[in-house]
Amino acid sequence: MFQSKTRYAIDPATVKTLNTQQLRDHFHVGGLFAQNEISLTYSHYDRLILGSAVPTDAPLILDHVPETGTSNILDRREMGILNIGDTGLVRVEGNTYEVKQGEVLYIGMGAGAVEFSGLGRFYILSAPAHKTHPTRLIKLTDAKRLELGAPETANERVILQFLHPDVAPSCQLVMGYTQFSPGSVWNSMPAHTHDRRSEAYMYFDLAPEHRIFHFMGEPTETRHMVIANEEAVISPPWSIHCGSGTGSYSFCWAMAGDNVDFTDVDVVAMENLR
Ligand SMILES: O=C[C@H](O)[C@@H](O)CC(=O)C(=O)O
Ligand SMILES: [Zn+2]
Repeated sequence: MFQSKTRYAIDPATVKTLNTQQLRDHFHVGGLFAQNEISLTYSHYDRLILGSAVPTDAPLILDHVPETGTSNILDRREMGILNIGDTGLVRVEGNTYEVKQGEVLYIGMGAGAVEFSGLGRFYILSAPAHKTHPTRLIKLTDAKRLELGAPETANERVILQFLHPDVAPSCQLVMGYTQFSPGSVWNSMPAHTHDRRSEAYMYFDLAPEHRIFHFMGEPTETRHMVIANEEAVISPPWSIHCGSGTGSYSFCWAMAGDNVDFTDVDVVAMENLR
């Protein structure tokens, strides 16, 4: 089964006026990782697509997506796929890649249909592209590690960068995931914005009874959404994006926009948050 939906971009002045459900309708992405289904959300923020593919008995094929207006989704786009399940297979351009848990497959523009099979639970990201970078499986040992935070501030974590200029070049997509030390629950605090790039977070490895309090909004107009395991949030470029869990978790982050400089962030001073 295939399903896709569109999320439009709205401005910060409108976001201030939304109630909880309206905020979720715009920025929370649930229903991911349904069995035997490819589910995509096409966001108008930097035209970032996020979604999932969970094959069961038969392979799932990702090919034409009405929202892109091209015959194949990758005609003018690139893709990053993170497997959060057991070992799965991705077949593209006649090659089959064995993608283990925690590995990322980059697929370059123009690669054509993508076939998912095996035991993978695939998280899919895609952004518009202007040239073809080689399709490549990026293993955990290839990722760049960035250790941040401290136990005293409950934010000791390692940021693993997979689609990053120093690891695997891409046109727009910058992507990886963050894992925490035991007892640390705060991501991306102190908070930041990057008005030049949009971002999406997908929270995983969270026990079913636990929740993430994800914070968004302009720094002086913050809002929160309560997020369960394997759910995602779209972060507009002008918004902070940080969160705290009632239990341990990991999250995949991905950005698209004007540059691929991970360090190009505007940190928000704590005293300016409201
Ligand atoms: O712009 C960078 C993104 O928000 C994330 O990479 C932040 C993150 O993974 C973290 O602080 O844990
Ligand atoms: Zn960010």
